[in-house]
Amino acid sequence: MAPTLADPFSDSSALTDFVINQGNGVKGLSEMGLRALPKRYIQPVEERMCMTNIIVQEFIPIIDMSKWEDPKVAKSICDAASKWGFFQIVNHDVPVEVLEKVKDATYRFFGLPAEVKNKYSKEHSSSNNVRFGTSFSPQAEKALEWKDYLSLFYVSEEEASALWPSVCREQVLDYMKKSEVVIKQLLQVLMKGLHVNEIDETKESLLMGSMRTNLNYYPICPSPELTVGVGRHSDVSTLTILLQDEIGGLYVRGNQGDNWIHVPPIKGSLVINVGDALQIMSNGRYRSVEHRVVANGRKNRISVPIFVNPRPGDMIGPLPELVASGEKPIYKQVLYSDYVKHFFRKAHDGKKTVEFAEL
Ligand SMILES: O=C(O)CCC(=O)C(=O)O
Ligand SMILES: [Fe+2]
Repeated sequence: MAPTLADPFSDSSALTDFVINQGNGVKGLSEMGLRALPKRYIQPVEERMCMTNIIVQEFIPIIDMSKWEDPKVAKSICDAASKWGFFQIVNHDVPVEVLEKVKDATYRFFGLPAEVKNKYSKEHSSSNNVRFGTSFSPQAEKALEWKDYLSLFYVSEEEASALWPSVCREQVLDYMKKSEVVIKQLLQVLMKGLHVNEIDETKESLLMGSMRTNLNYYPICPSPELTVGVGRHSDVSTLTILLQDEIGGLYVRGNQGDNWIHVPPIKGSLVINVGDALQIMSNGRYRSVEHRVVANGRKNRISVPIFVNPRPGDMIGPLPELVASGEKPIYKQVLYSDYVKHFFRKAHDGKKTVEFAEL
């Protein structure tokens, strides 16, 4: 049968070829003006966001970082990390121009022709540290996610100069560099909340020894209610620092049952969330909480998370200080790179990755 505009990709290999092999991504699909969502993006009903499950009375805390050393502020950070796993920060030290510039850079990168972006794909990239892709793990997923991304693992300025796309390199480096101050403040407060009062070099490296920045692009979707931007998952990081634009669409699992809380965009703010590595290292005191992004039928959306991680070669487990104080460990020691591999081997599946480290 001849392809139609309703579904020119009824043949799944034609879709894979266009979206993945040629580097058009979902942005390419979106810009074709498709009237129907290709089948491969149709999520099972239970993975779609059901609007009746959104709670509007609750919201994640908004924390003013200008007085981060004030014990009341410190307590609100630790409480938020335990109760919600998510909060937003305002009055942090990352200049608003730095945030605006990294958003502009994200649009510049995704505005490049497919064949240019495709130089950074898994097939063509000269390094695993630079990766342009689409969805989450297309080889492992039954249904795809409506998102394209560029993922940049930081090794050194020299490597970034040699390998990162020039349209966004400086802006991403600056965003990472300027975020370091607030990352250290947050980790200091969170460690103090566990009675770990000193972050020496070894501990600093364990908590924030590697960083990855993703540029996420969620283009306009023909049937947003049938698919997802990002499926339910928790991050594998220690902490994630997320810059989102003004569109909205990020939801966090609330404390009761299948309830979801919207994370409203606040200009100049950053969203902070606890990742699995910190849940494990804090022996469950701080929680990595499931979150998801809906697809949008009217607007393109971008976000720029920095994943603050242990180094791939680190062993992670409940911190020795917690175990020494008599606490019973609920997680074992695991090699961080094994943990991350386990995460990427499967489709997004809520909080299942953490079972890998359970005792
Ligand atoms: O785009 C967002 O708001 C969140 C993205 C996200 O959860 C992730 O990249 O891990
Ligand atoms: Fe996430």
